[in-house]
Amino acid sequence: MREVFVEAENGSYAIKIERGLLPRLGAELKEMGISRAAIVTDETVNALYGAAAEKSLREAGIRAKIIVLPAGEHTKSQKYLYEIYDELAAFGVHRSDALVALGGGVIGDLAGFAAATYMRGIGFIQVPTTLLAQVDSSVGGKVAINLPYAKNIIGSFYQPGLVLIDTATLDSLDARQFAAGMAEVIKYAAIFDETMETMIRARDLEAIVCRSCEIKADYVRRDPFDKGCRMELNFGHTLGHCLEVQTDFSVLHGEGVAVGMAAMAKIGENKGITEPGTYERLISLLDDFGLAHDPAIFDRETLEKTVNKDKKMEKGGVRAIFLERMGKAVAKTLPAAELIAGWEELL
Ligand SMILES: NC(=O)c1ccc[n+]([C@@H]2O[C@H](COP(=O)([O-])OP(=O)(O)OC[C@H]3O[C@@H](n4cnc5c(N)ncnc54)[C@H](O)[C@@H]3O)[C@@H](O)[C@H]2O)c1
Ligand SMILES: O=C(O)C(=O)C[C@@H](O)[C@H](O)[C@H](O)COP(=O)(O)O
Ligand SMILES: [Zn+2]
Repeated sequence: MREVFVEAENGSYAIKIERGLLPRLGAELKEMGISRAAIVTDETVNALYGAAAEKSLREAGIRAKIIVLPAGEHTKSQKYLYEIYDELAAFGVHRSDALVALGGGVIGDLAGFAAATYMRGIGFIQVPTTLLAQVDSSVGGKVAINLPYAKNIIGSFYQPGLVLIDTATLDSLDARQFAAGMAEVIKYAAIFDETMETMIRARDLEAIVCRSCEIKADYVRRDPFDKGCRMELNFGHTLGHCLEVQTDFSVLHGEGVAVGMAAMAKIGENKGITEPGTYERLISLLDDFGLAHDPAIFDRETLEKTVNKDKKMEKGGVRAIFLERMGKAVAKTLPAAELIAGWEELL
């Protein structure tokens, strides 16, 4: 088993990574002193792994209940948040009990926000089953729901007590979801560690998941509340979130991030911030996974609205994440209009 530790001022915990780890979930929770747990999952993941997760808890003597929600980004909403609260109340959950998020980033973000707010905080365990969730969303404690016009706009920072990653769950992931997860992996190569390119090209999944968790853990340790360097993890997201909203979430999060990263790399080169050649290197990686990156896809009006609602907005403009070169991010504050003008130059 590989283990990565997250040591942050708002919570420290282990990320345990191993193929075939899911059946150990119950034993891990028992060791943590948990005797009652509600599993939140979606319909697709429930059909694949719900029974195994529930069995593992019951075999460890933990009272378990499974809450099954529809799959997809629209579930990260007020409606399903309140459905979780009602189910937790009916199951008699208390602060010493736990909520287990079994699924992708949608379930992790939603269930995490429910765990952060129910009784002002109950136990929270992440069991991510998509590549995106294993390399990014299950780590770091950003939990949230969306409004139809803004991503992650209602949320909190709430670290899990444990992240349990069974890489065998990736076997059932379809090619589109796999590619969307790879977008966040390519992000780590772009902002922090260009040497990841080798493991990405080789599709060495265990290495990819482990290195991604190490990088994310390091950012979270240095800046748990997203006030400084952690914003680099948002590379490509200002524009990516625009595309998700613009398409009513039919473009996946990772797909949006891919287009956003490519656009920011090109805008950066045009502005003299980014070393020439970086854009070509980045899109060659995106192309390897069939990730689209045509900047013409953005709708100007939605772009203006979403850039102005970005959580990185501050005095003087939006804190925009550029690349200095492959493997190194740099943040620059610029007026929203300047960022949009930079995008227009790409058309
Ligand atoms: N909190 C964070 O730090 C953070 C980081 C990145 C992304 N996110 C959020 O994560 C969300 C995207 O997460 P996602 O890409 O995992 O999407 P998702 O949770 O919607 O999962 C994608 C699809 O894959 C299915 N699925 C899940 N596991 C599967 C498996 N093992 N086999 C087959 N199908 C499976 C799901 O049912 C779903 O239909 C977005 O809302 C994004 O904003 C959060
Ligand atoms: O953990 C972070 O910090 C990130 O920014 C990771 C992103 O990949 C992720 O999509 C996150 O949910 C974005 O958060 P937001 O603050 O831009 O809503
Ligand atoms: Zn993201």
